[in-house]
Amino acid sequence: MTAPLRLGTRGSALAMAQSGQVAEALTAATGREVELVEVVTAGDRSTAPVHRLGVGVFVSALRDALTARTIDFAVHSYKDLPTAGAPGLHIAAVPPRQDPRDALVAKGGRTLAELPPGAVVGTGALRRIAQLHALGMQLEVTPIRGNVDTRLGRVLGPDADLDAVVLARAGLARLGRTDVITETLDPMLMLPAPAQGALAVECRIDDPDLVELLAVLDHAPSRAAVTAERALLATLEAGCTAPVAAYGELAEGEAGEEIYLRGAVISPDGTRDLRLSRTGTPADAAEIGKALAAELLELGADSILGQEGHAGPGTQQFGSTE
Ligand SMILES: NCc1[nH]cc(CCC(=O)O)c1CC(=O)O
Repeated sequence: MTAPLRLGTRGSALAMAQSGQVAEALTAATGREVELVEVVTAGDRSTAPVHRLGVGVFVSALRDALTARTIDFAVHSYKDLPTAGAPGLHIAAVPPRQDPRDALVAKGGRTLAELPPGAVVGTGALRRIAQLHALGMQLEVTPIRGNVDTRLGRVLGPDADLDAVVLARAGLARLGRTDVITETLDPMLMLPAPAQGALAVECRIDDPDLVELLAVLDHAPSRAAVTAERALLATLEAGCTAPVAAYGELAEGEAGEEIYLRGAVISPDGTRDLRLSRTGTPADAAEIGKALAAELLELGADSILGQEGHAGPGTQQFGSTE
């Protein structure tokens, strides 16, 4: 009898849900049993702003466990992965991506357009803060952190103190909580984070049998989209806490399958808002992302990214929770 594969996971409801879903898919496809092994990360232990903890706080303990061979593979929210790869480790699969858009959960069933001037909206991500300010609606954006239930409680709970929160639709979908969404935000208004809604299934390179086994979970279109978005992020030399958004969509074009990549760099106060797009073939996904980043840099994206910590009036200084 073969021993069950050990899948390392954070203990949050979201991490457990997505790890459980990957475990089930793997067992269904291969017949191999999977056992969940909980790993506590620095990001779970601390309530400090994520930018103080550093990039990859939710990831490094899982990667350490992989390297130490106490687990066989790990499932990460792809958008939380630093753009630099980890030595000896390999992303063996990108499963079919969830809807990457952001979602609004507002009191009284309101949509974004229905929020009055001065409405208090909670989100910790600079990318979301910047795009909310860019709408020019006089929204008051306030930092929040914590798991999905904590964030929802700030709007829906008995002690609700916010008019709305913005969070990833994918997270709510994985927890079966899309019922609370009052608007799924159009990417024209709120371009998602690079790789939002996608998972990364990671294992050791020196485990070739597992690399091959996990490949059944890979979804080529999702991988292409994420590759383009992450190449843009890496070329901007921005991390997962920067005010950078990217969204690659695959569609059937005149010359076959095409990827349409949109990218944005927005100052935290919303006054500078660079948005561009580019089209190409999925095989060139990384090049499309790099080229789009180069165009954004030519327009001054680096000066926006450089002033990230010096947010303008109406914007508190804190890190993102992308
Ligand atoms: N660290 C935040 C984070 N990382 C992954 C998700 C869930 C969505 C996804 O998989 O992209 C979330 C929550 C959120 O942004 O609201």
